[in-house]
This record gives sequence, C-alpha cells and structure tokens, in this order.
Amino acid sequence: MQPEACHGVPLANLEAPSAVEGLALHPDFVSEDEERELLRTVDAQPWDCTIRRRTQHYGRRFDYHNKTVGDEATPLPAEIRRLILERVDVQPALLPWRPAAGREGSLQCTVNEYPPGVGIAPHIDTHSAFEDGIASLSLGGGCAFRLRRGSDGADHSVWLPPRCLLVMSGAARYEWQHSISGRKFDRVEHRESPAGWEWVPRERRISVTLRRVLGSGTAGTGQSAW
Ligand SMILES: O=C(O)CCC(=O)C(=O)O
Ligand SMILES: [Fe+2]
Repeated sequence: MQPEACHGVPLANLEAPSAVEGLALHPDFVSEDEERELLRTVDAQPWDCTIRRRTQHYGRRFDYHNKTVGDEATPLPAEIRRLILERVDVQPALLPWRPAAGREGSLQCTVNEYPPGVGIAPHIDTHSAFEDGIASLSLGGGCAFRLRRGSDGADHSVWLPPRCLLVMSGAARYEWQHSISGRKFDRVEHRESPAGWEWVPRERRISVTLRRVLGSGTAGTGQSAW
C-alpha cells in the first residue's frame, strides 16, 4: 500500500501502520512538565557538531564514520535516567532489553536535534553494533517518520507527536529503513478536516534514542557508569 501522494509528500498516519511489524508508539510517555525538564537538561549540555544535525552521546559513543561503538562511556544526565530509562525499565514489554537493569557499559543514548528543515537520511541502524529494540522519545516538536521496506518498496509514514516513545523491534528494526525528510511542513492525517489531513509546521524536535550495544553487558560487574 503506497501513501497517498500530494506534492510528493507522503501522508503521515496517526497510528503505527500494522504492516510494519514491530513498530510501536507510546503517546504521552512523559508529561508536558517532564518534557520541559528534559529539554532544559539537554539544552544545558554541550552539543557535538560533527554532523549536520547537532547530537549528544551518552553511555557508549557511536562513531558515525566507521559505524562502531567506542569503549569509553559518558555518564547519562540524571533526568534522562529517571524520566526515560527507569520508566522503560518498569515496563518490560516495551523493549526486548532493560536499559537500567545493571547492564553497565551496554547502553548507547543519542540525543538528536532537528531544527525545521533538517531530517535524517534513510537507514537501518547498524546491525553489527546494536541489538534488537531501539527506542526514541520525541520532545519539543513532532515529525513524520517514514519507513520503507527494502524487499518490496512498501512505504508507510507515521506521525510522531511530541512526548511519544517510538519503539522499533524485529522487522521494524531490521527490514525497514527509517528516515525523516528535511521538510518544514509535514502532511498529517487529520480526521476532522475536509481533506482528511493538514499541513503541520515542523518545530524544533529533540529525540532521545536508546540502543543496546551488541554483545556487551552480558557479564555484569554490578557497577554502573550512569
Ligand atoms: O530522531 C529519531 O527519532 C530517530 C533517530 C535515528 O534514527 C537514529 O539516530 O538512528
Ligand atoms: Fe535510526
């Protein structure tokens, strides 16, 4: 099923497409107050400007050039740990792994900043570096998140509202490329409008993604770096 075309902009649906097995959305994963607290926290930290969008890396560092994870670990800000990691941990069905359960050295957390007009090219997160199960929390603004399956070109877009936790596991993680177009507006399903959709201007979006480094943390020492 192809997305309806309008000026070539795919329609972003409000619900996770059932065709993308392993894709789950958890709306209002944090409250508006918690979102503000997380944004304040992130904005108080230094940014890495190596690539087009600004990033922050906690836990193990991912090298964008050779697609490997370094050995050193940067402590996670306490607010990210409390409001995201610990909350994911108490809902074991959310992710195939537990981010705060003493698996020290195995977490990789990236904060991405997307000003309006900035996106991320289609990709599958490196198989050799990360385990199954990737979570991403949207803060500040939403975006249309596009998934395309390599085997048959199936193509779906879903709207990620602010405060929503996206989880990609199984097929969604391994068989579908994901991307965010570098647009200033998204075309989003809107059931009350006559056309059934509306243009939504992009606002600055921050995503906090959690991944687990492959093969690490299996022999815990009981110490935690964050
Ligand atoms: O911004 C997001 O939610 C996704 C980020 C992403 O795909 C990545 O860092 O690999
Ligand atoms: Fe990704």
